[in-house]
Amino acid sequence: MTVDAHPDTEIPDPRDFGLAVVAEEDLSDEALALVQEVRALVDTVAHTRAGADDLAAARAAVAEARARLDGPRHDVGTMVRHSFPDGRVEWGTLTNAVAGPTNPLAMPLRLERAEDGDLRGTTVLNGVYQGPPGLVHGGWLAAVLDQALGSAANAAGMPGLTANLDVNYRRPTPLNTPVEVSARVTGTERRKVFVAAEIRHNGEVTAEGTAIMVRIGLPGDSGS
Ligand SMILES: CCCCC/C=C\C/C=C\C/C=C\C/C=C\CCCC(=O)SCCNC(=O)CCNC(=O)[C@H](O)C(C)(C)COP(=O)(O)OP(=O)(O)OC[C@H]1O[C@@H](n2cnc3c(N)ncnc32)[C@H](O)[C@@H]1OP(=O)(O)O
Repeated sequence: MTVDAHPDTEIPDPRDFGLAVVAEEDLSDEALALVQEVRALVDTVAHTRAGADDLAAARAAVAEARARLDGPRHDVGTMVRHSFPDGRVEWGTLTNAVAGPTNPLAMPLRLERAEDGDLRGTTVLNGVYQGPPGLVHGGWLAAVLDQALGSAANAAGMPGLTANLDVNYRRPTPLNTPVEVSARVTGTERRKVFVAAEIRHNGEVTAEGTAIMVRIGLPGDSGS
């Protein structure tokens, strides 16, 4: 098994798969502010103890907002292009459940390459992601790890699909507080990309995962 972050084939371009692409810098401030407001709204709705009058008024206001937005939509599968100053580009799904910039359900998770080569980022999982009292649901932790693992392969120029995901929960992960996420490629073997990731709270690992990502073949590739 080799550890090689340099792909030996061209990086897949979503347009070659017939997918629409939007540039991250073209997402409007208004759209991003709305996403943030709705994210906060979901947490508020989940926890409110408001009375019937306020609940009814809020429902009407939300219904009106939804009707106002019920027009043209991005196609499912639309990708968002992130351009780096050095000319490198990366793609992600616009409404990705963990990192999609327009998805109010996404935490969101933003990962950047650190000096040691790992992807690192900080996120906060609010009460919407609750499992045991006050703690993050294990399924959502797996989702955060899966995203970080996929992003590590993607950032190394080897985007793929998760074939196998192995998660260990070491300590309870608290809600509503920053947690650090890190991920890296640990090896490659043919189309398989081996990746590892951790979630830490106050420097202590609360959950860790490894995965095998199988690289996406280019249209027309032999797949080897
Ligand atoms: C879709 C095209 C989009 C194009 C977009 C362009 C750019 C993309 C940019 C960014 C997007 C990327 C990342 C985003 C970040 C994170 C997202 C989170 C990740 C996910 O949320 S992702 C959803 C869940 N995921 C699935 O929905 C996969 C369902 N599944 C399959 O689609 C197939 O199952 C597949 C493709 C995995 C393999 O199928 P296949 O036919 O292509 O390949 P094959 O079976 O030949 O396996 C090849 C080698 O992998 C080994 N292998 C296979 N399976 C294994 C297993 N389970 N355990 C251990 N080893 C395994 C074999 O043993 C062989 O190994 P060997 O080389 O040694 O023989």
